Amino acid sequence: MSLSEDSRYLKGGPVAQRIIAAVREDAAIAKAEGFPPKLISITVGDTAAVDVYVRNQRAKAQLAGIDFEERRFPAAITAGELEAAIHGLNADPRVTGIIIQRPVPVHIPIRTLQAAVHPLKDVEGMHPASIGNIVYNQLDLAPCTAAASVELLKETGLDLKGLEVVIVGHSEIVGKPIAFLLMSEGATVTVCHHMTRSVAAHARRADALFVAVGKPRLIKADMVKPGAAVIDIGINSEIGPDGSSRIVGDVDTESVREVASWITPVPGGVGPITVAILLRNTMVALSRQRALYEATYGTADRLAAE
Ligand SMILES: Nc1nc(=O)c2c([nH]1)NC[C@@H]1CN(c3ccc(C(=O)N[C@@H](CCC(=O)O)C(=O)O)cc3)C=[N+]21
Repeated sequence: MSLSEDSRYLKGGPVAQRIIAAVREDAAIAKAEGFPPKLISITVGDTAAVDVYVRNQRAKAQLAGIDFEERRFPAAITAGELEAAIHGLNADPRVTGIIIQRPVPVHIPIRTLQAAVHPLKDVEGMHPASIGNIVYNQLDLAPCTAAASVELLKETGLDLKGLEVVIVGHSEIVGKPIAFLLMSEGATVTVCHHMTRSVAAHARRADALFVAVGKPRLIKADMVKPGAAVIDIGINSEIGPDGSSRIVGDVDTESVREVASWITPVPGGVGPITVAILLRNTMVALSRQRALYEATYGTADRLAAE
């Protein structure tokens, strides 16, 4: 059996397709009702690190029937100018969602930008108010990569209640939100990070192991409990033996697949679902905006105004 056909491989493609098909239906209805969804991507400075992500966003948005527009800003822009641009997008009724691609240049405080996005347009779920909702178990608009990782775990059919989960990496955009999402689902969650004394000792206890640190092959077979599900969120660019560059995750897939019951490939695992969730979040944002709009003006008034 070839590696890619191995049933242990938890692939993201089918899950992403399912989500995108549902988004496509939603988007068509919204459009027919006069609310076409539109997603704006903001990149600042050197975009090499996000090019793949943005390219996939554009392609999948088109597939789903969501308008997609890229705004590229030069690295020399000030935080104030960017905030002003974001406020303009907040005020534009044609714009449904805004995603600020990371990283941004060091002189731009990313948190200030995220807080500038109106919570109703925050399709990444990174505004403090959005993150707060996760703590309150309101999970329908969560940070995309975190939500995608949890979707993949659910594909295993494992019962999340009481599941021993270990997350390696505590970033605000991935590790921390995964911890909150899984706590809401009833899992017992341990979060490891760069000050953890023995990542291996924790990892070996996990029924489900999430890894998001950006270190190729950090997780080896002897750090994984036999039968565990391993969700690899790392995206690292590596020069292969033949000199060509390729993407690898944070897990030593070849050895870990011998002990794990499920393992997510990179590429082809979490990545495609991340894009699908971003589009789904755009539809969630749109429905919240519509609810507010209709509560304020009423449907009839809107139609009359057109
Ligand atoms: N604000 C922000 N949020 C992010 O979530 C974020 C970000 N900034 N900056 C960059 C990283 C990276 N990232 C990826 C998501 C999907 C793929 C993806 O679709 N990957 C395909 C690759 C397919 C191909 O190579 O074409 C796969 O894994 O199969 C890649 C990378 C999100 N990130």
